[in-house]
Amino acid sequence: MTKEGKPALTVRSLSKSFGGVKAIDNVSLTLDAGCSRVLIGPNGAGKTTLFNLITGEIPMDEGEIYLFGVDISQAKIQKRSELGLTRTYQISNLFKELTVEENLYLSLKDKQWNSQGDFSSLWTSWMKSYKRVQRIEEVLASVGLEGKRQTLVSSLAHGEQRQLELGMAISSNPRIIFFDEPMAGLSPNERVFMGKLIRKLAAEKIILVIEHDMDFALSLTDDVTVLDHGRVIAEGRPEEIKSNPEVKKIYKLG
Ligand SMILES: Nc1ncnc2c1ncn2[C@@H]1O[C@H](COP(=O)(O)OP(=O)(O)OP(=O)(O)O)[C@@H](O)[C@H]1O
Repeated sequence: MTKEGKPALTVRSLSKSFGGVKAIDNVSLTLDAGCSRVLIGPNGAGKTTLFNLITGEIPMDEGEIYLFGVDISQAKIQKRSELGLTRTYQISNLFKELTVEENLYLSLKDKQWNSQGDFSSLWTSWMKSYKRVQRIEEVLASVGLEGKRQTLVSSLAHGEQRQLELGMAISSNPRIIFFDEPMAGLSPNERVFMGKLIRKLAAEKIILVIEHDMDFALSLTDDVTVLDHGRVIAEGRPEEIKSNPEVKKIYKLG
């Protein structure tokens, strides 16, 4: 529960079809404050669709979604992010020909960015700019990219690009972060580093992670949800999930 006494996220009886395919079928899910969760399931199970529905990138057919007690079922993406929800993507959303700093700068949203020209607004604008630079430095340090401020994103290693994506996701100081396959395409060393970053974040924020690597997924949190064919087929602690007959069948576990 949050300070307000409400779960951080409540999803109730959510459904979404694409043509004849029921991608999400009557899914319910709760995320309490301080409790992160991992979402696993085979290809096409509906994991990314569930993320897209909660973040508001696609409209739901049926169901209800509450963020910190606020009904966001029909809310725009912007409203959901103002309430503290952010996400990373499977496919990179970085501007490769810009520097690390420029990418972060763009991710720090500020609607009052343009100054009106008088002294007080120039001062306000300067202060905002100063704070933004400070924030950029904090974020770079927290994702292990100190010293890379001026580097072009195209010159970063793949793992560093994923670290930057994580930095962009946390730059606005969100309360809930969704990670869509954060380990995809990383080398063994990069995986170790990313694992540490995500575990550290899980101690500070509420996180929901889609992950294909079963061992890593189950090492991340104590709460696991398994999706298959758009439905929740199992929910519980890692050891319960590993011994669940349906999960064992899907993952061909001995
Ligand atoms: N925009 C779309 N149009 C049509 N069908 C879609 C669309 N998005 C997803 N689907 C279908 O919905 C189902 C769930 O897809 P989704 O991408 O959510 O699964 P997933 O669990 O994230 O899979 P993966 O692990 O491969 O990323 C699949 O059958 C997929 O083909």
